[in-house]
Amino acid sequence: MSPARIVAHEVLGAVRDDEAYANLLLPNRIERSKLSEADAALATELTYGTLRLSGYYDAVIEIAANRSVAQIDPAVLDILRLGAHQLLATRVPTHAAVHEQVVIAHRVAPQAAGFVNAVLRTLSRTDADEWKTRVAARAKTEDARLAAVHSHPEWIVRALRAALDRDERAGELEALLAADNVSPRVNLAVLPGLGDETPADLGTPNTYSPLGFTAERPIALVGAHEGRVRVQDEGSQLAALALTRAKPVEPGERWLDLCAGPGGKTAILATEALAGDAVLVANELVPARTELVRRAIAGVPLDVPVRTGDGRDLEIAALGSPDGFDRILLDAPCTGLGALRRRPEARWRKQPTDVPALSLLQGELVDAALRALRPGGLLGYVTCSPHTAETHGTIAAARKRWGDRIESVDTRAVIEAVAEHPIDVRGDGSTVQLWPHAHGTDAMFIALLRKTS
Ligand SMILES: C[S@@+](CC[C@H](N)C(=O)[O-])C[C@H]1O[C@@H](n2cnc3c(N)ncnc32)[C@H](O)[C@@H]1O
Repeated sequence: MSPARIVAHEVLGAVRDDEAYANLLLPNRIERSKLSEADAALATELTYGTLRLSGYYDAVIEIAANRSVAQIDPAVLDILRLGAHQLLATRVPTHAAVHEQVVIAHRVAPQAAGFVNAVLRTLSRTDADEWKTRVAARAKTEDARLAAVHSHPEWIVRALRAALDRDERAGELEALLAADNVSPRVNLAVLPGLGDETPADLGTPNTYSPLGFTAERPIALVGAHEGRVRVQDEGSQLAALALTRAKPVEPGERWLDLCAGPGGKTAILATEALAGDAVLVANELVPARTELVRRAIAGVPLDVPVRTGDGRDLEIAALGSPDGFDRILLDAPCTGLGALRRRPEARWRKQPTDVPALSLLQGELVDAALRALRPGGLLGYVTCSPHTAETHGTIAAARKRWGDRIESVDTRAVIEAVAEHPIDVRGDGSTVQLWPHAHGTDAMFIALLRKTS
């Protein structure tokens, strides 16, 4: 019995039935089952790969089983999906993939073991390219084809297409969808000013972020550098630096991180505030996440009050800034459609109906942030979603409400100045959209706004 496959199957079940997050549950199960390093790697590949590609595997299974997946018991379907992943996307030998999944079927659904054996054998008789062709042939529209072959819900395909079109990147949709299906390398940031190490001293520097790098043993490095080195996407680093480096910092400036949890960007703001003699306050709605913010900045020798509360009900006097803040980061709650490669089950859990409620919340948070800014102050509006309702839509609506009391800052020029190498950013420059397939980052959206009066 393969312990890695059992762990993967259990995690798939918990993701399905208990709304568990694979990236939180899997490490815990790996530890509890005392998996070897090799088995841990296999369990991770099987869990993440199967979750990401389950839409595609379901199409393959429907053809191979000649029945709708809705007619297959969910626990059995997970066994088949795990088998499909091994057969179509890994180097696991065919006999081992089929045999091990049948063993799991005997354990969790003995009545279905023959069915699992038959479906996986059928599946194994056709190669991966031919399966792609067969699945594509079933689709009635281009969006349905892209959704099936690249394993994304169709509404997300449409949203990403619209976002790419808006960013002058029509024609890049397949590349983006494919990038969402690849596990990102663990990316690190070294907090500036806390030690002498540079990214080049510690690993391979990122292309754009002056703080970012990759390394052979990233987690060991994080442990060895006591808070100075963290795991952080390069796009998130750029988003934080866009606000702190948009113009020189005047000593005594007051900064606010409005939606700070879990605190990755707060840590960068804190070190930049320390270097520029600015003051930083952080706010987060969810108490448990407030605690994560406190932990994230524990290694930075700056006193950063962290408030728990709704960012829409700010009392700026109570936050120590009766005249308002000079810079506010609004890293807004969003659908996260820009980080799908990182959260394997997220694409299946999000619903198109989530978008209107989030854009409403984003608009209310933008208004609260603008009210809390002093005239001349800067707002950095950031999402890890490229959905146009959450990006350009939110900004355009704020412009309507605020008229000439706000103006755009040339965000592209700021990002170009921050980036270590030339960066291909499209659009009119007032906003920046990063992309996994083009920049190797999450699809972060960044808009800098100045409050004029
Ligand atoms: C995208 S995350 C921020 C990520 C963070 N900046 C970082 O880099 O680690 C958005 C955060 O906003 C919080 N949030 C949601 N609604 C909020 C509200 N009304 N006021 C303040 N924070 C809120 C969420 O709990 C979440 O922690």
